[in-house]
Amino acid sequence: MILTKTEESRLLDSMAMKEYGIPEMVLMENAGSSVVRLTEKYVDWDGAFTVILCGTGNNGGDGFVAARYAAGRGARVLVLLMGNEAHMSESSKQYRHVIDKMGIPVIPISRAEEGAPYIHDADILVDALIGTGLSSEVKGEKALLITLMNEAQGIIISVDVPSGMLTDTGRAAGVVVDADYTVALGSVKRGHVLYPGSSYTGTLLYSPIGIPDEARMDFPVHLTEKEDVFNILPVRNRVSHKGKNGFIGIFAGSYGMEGAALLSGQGALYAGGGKVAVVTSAGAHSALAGRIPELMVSSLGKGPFFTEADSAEALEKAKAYDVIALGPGLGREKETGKFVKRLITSFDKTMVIDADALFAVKEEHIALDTCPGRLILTPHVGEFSHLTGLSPKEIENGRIDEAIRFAVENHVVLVLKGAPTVTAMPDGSAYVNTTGNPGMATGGMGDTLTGIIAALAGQGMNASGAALAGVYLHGLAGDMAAEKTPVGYRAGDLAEWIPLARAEVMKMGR
Ligand SMILES: NC(=O)C1=CN([C@@H]2O[C@H](COP(=O)(O)OP(=O)(O)OC[C@H]3O[C@@H](n4cnc5c(N)ncnc54)[C@H](O)[C@@H]3O)[C@@H](O)[C@H]2O)[C@@H](O)CC1
Ligand SMILES: [K+]
Repeated sequence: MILTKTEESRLLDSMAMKEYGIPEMVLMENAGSSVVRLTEKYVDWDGAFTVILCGTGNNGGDGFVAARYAAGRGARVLVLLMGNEAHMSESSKQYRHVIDKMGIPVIPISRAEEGAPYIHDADILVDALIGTGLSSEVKGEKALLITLMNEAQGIIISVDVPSGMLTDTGRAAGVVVDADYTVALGSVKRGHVLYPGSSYTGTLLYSPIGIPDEARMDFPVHLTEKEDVFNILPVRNRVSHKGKNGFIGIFAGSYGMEGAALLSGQGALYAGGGKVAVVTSAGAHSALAGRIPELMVSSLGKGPFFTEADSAEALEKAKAYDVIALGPGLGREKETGKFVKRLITSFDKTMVIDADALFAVKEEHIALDTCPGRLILTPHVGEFSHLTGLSPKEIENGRIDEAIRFAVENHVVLVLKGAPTVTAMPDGSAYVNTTGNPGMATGGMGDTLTGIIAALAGQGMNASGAALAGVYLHGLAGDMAAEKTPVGYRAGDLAEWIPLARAEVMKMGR
């Protein structure tokens, strides 16, 4: 499913009208009706005292249509209209006329206080004040109206976007409606899934409002859905053997940081890697060997961490691997950085670069775009900040665009971890992931993800597919783990849920 910026959602609407010839009133009819239809599963409209707050833009027009459908479901409907009615579009005016004819009361208000008693008593509040037409910070009476809604007890359903939310970033333009449900119209907007917009949005529902899917073909940013992952996950046939599912080499761990290597190894095993080998430094070997029977563990060199001198042997070993993962627990010694540089600039298959290897990418000035392999980088915000020189705040303000920019400039797949994780491709497209939960904000989760992505690449998925599917499965496994224990499950616990997450996705094929 596409994820749009404000200008893209406007483009989509105008394409629907101009190129496909769908009249604005038809879109508005579909929009307003779907607000009621899609929430029916969660909200009992029958008999509910429903206050619909309309602005004078087309968002308000959707509200007039919703009023009619809510009344049709047995709701006792009242519309509060704020703003200069002369500014309403012809479509909005027409639909206002319809509800007038139906006898649904419409009370024009200029001050929030006039609406207060109704808002206070409402069972359901439909927020149709401001949609994608938000122009500046919300102040004055409209801000007060929003505050009244947020303080009231009724269920809040926002039409298209919670009024006051910036659709591109999910941030509040001053005051914002704190919705229980939001029905996204025509497309899901970036702000619906970015933080803090996802919390203003509440439960996100989506209506295509009759705009044909063909019109959505060329938009670059997507929300990862189960179906996307199902479509690309390899199906294992009956005659499969371990040699067909990838030989994964994980270069990880150093003395004192052995756990990271084990967690990556576990991630790769549970994600179905055919053979998984952990290659670590001599100093870490004894702590790793034999810990997980399915994991082959070997070491390079003699020291506590990898040095440049170990790189020739590493590359020799790597010839046997279909995919390598590099980084977890390596440490940040200068010498280790040189080792990392040798590997990244020489290995010519798929490579997942994480953690301390990302640090080395910057410190050793590795020119990613000239490397022979297909590179997948998996930084969290701190690591991405170090890589790019952008501040964490700058990254959070433009997580999707910054991820895309980096992927395109460096010809890599970039997995920018966080809430939400963004997987950006070298062709300028990106997938935003919404599986996962705050219980995953613990040490070792990233190491597991690295192993998962490497294992999926080993099973024949291309770099982009392995990354976006790995991120989705990792989050889904976390969600499954969190069902019993919302906080306190470990990366190793999550790993055990990966096969079940994969099975959950594959159920789509039944
Ligand atoms: N053809 C279309 O463009 C369609 C649009 N639709 C709806 O129309 C919406 C977009 O409509 P519009 O572009 O008319 O704009 P909106 O209705 O989203 O917003 C404009 C209204 O909000 C007020 N407003 C904007 N910024 C404000 C601020 N900072 N403080 C206080 N008031 C503010 C304006 O005065 C105006 O009344 C979408 O979100 C969607 O709900 C749907 O009806 C489907 C079709
Ligand atoms: K709204």
